[in-house]
Amino acid sequence: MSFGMKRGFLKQTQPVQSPTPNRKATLDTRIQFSEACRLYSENPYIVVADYRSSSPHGFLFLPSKSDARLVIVDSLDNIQAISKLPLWNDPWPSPPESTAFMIKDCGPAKSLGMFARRPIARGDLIALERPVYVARQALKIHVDQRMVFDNAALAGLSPASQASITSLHNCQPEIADGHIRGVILTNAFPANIPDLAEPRTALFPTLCRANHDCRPNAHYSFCKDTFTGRLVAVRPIVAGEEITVGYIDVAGPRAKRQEDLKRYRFLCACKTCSLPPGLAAASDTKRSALAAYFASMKDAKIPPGATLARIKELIRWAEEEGLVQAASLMSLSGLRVASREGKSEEALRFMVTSVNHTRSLEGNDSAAVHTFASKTGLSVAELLTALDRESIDHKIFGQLA
Ligand SMILES: C[S@@+](CC[C@H](N)C(=O)[O-])C[C@H]1O[C@@H](n2cnc3c(N)ncnc32)[C@H](O)[C@@H]1O
Repeated sequence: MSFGMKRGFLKQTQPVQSPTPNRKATLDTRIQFSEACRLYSENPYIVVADYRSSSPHGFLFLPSKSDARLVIVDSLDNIQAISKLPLWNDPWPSPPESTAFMIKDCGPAKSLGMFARRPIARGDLIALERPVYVARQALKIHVDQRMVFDNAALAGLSPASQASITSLHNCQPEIADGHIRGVILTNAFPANIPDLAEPRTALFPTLCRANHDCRPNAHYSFCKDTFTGRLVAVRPIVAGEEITVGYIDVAGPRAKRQEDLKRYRFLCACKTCSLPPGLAAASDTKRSALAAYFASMKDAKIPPGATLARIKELIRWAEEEGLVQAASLMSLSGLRVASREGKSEEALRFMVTSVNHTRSLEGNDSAAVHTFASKTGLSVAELLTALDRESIDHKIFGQLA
């Protein structure tokens, strides 16, 4: 069997019937059942783990080679949709071997972390990596069954891929017999695929080493076209600086952030969380105002009563707090309100701010930046220079309107 299997890697095989198809099966019986249900995937690198909510057990489709690199845990119909993505025709991306970062120990509190080896510019891609494990977040399955199922699915991976997962940090070591569940709870990043409604999570051997900061200097996103996680610098990072991401919604006051971080079992002591009382209160005021604005946006619509003056203030606050994603959303709000009010000069200003934020989040090499460049008739390098100047050049940016 070769990797030449282009589309629909899943064989149209009938699931093997359980010798004991009993919903009340014991844990041991369930393991035996999983073992009995091993089928084969035609893609030599992918373990497909189909969990049907209507069945008490999952089915594993194991690849024909011993170097399986990715487990997809999902329902059969979703797996079939994923299997139709054209990306499987391309060679498997190499693990990130970057001159930009290194993984090193950063003390007993944080354990390992990712650090810049050299200065990294805003919008630069720091790392791109294909996950080892992708799963639908909500499977209608009891937590014990889920653990058994995840363990059985991961056992189908190559030893190297298994080791890349089991060596990840586990912040919940009390889950003794379910190490993998602790690893997933500690490390899972979102891996949303726009065509499939439900959220998904992914484990990455390298990206999962990035620690949290409430003013993160990098942005993680999942690219469904390449089925890879991307880490992009949202502002310039100096050599030796730790590269961090936001695990939670960081546009909120400290107490809320600390509450949301509890599931990762650490008390955040980043610079923002360690501000002296006066500055901490000012930071909380700005972040609470941003959170309130987002909470009152329904279906990405402008909250009632939003004014350009307030939007500009919130963009300034988001930028002061280093919250690029929040600033980006606010710029889009500004663009909509200015357009609605027929204020074309203001709209253009918001658009340039928004393009600049998009470039910081998605990367200088992203599809969005290429699209902006082609619309303006500039090369990507020329567009980035124009954006760096932050001057509103009508000849350039007017084309985007
Ligand atoms: C995704 S892992 C990050 C990499 C991890 N430090 C390692 O050694 O592999 C998440 C875990 O790292 C630790 N961590 C992440 N950010 C932290 C921070 N700002 N302060 C303390 N611990 C942190 C927590 O134990 C958390 O559960």
